[in-house]
Amino acid sequence: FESASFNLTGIVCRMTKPAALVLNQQTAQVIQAAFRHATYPDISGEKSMAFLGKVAYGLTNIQINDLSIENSDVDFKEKGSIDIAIQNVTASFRGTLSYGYTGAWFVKLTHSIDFEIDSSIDLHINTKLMCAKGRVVADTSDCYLTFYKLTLHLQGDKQPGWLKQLFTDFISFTLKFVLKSQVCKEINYLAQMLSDFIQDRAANFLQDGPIGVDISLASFPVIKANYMESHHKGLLLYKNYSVIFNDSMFAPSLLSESRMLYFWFSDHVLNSLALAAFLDERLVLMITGEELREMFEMEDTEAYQGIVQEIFQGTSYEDSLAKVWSLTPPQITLQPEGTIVKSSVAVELSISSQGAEPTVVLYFEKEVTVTIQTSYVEKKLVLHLADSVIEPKAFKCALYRAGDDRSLKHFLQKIISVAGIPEVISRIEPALTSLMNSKGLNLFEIKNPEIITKAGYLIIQLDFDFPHHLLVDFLKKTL
Ligand SMILES: CCc1cc(Oc2ccnc(N(Cc3cccc(OC(F)(F)C(F)F)c3)C[C@@H](O)C(F)(F)F)n2)ccc1Cl
Repeated sequence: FESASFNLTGIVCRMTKPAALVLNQQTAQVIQAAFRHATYPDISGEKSMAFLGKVAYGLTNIQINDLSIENSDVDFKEKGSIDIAIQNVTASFRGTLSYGYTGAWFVKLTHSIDFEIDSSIDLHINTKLMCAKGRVVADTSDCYLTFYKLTLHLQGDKQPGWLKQLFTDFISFTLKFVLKSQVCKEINYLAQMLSDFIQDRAANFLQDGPIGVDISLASFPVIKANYMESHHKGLLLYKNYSVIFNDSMFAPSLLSESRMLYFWFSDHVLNSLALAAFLDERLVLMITGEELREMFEMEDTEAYQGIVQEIFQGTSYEDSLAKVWSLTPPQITLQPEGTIVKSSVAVELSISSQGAEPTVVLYFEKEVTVTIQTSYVEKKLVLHLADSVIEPKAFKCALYRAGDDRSLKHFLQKIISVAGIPEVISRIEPALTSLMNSKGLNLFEIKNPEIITKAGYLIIQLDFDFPHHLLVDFLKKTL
């Protein structure tokens, strides 16, 4: 990884202990899936017994029959592991036990009977978060089972006593080994699928068409006593553009530990997304004549009706159309007051009378700087305009009036701040909300999300209820 001084972290995700406890409610489901999905290979062997000569035996067609899990605990260890303890897994297995004497006279007497094995097990999985190819990898190799009970029940009751003995002191040893290796292998497989699933969902979450965010890891995941966190590059993925920044100012102290989930974003990330939106020609807005009428007829613009009539040269609104677009990529800076977006914007008003070619009657450019406060209420993104500054730039007008007409300038200033900017914001809000909902955000039970802006970065902190669909999706996909 890059040396500590040159860290490339654009996004940090922190999951605290309370979040792990909520996710832990699903551990039982995942462990049950592991036991059920594991395959139990046949066990065979032979043992020379006193007086009986060699006895061969085999446990075949071992299936899990019944399974229950009492509870599980999760704990973050400073040494860097997530210790999951699952108490009192009671599992019963069924299968066929066949055994025979291969005595001196080579007569193979073989019997096979159905058996059932009752077990009660404690499971410990000390998961480490590793990093491989820039992705979080869950290493669950430190996985062990403690058997509190392992009893064999044989079909019928006319079985030789020595068989029980053989099972107790030998077969059970092999069985424990097989169960441990199969269950832990299955858990490792599920852990890997779960972390792949999360990364893929996360990458998809931060992707829209050709625009994406590289969430590969910028450094190893960190596990402390009360949280675990991942550091992601957050670099822009857009065609062959690469936006590099190297002065990320993340520090663990920037995030607290009271909420379940934290996402820290450097303003570089927002800036590069704004650049991509500009390059992808998304920062263009058409305003129809009808919408213009509403904007022009707002109470504050009453006084300018004369000018409005002149601009529209008496044609009706329907035949007019305004086009608003960014001339340069918006510059986004994050401050405690909010998200400050500075962009030079062009506005072109055209009129087409009686189906003739539209003619541009008005064109002007403005340097617009807005301060936006963002919130997420009732599964909708809300952008609140806290402040706006409008600096005139170019100006062209087809009217006979000279361009320096004071009242026209004043009118434009007014119409932009009273109606223009709110109109643009009222289009961006639903667009972003529907983008996030298309990624399934509205399916998450998010509680009291807070979006906090500070100098140079943004923090989203929230609590959540477990998104059941996520686990069901995951298990359906995986098993
Ligand atoms: C969408 C959230 C997000 C995930 C990122 O990528 C990863 C990759 C691997 N693990 C994580 N973790 C964070 C996280 C938190 C909550 C949900 C989540 O998954 C998902 F909701 F996105 C997906 F399931 F849909 C991922 C976990 C990592 O922080 C930890 F905790 F393991 F260290 N994030 C990077 C940025 C962003 Cl904004």
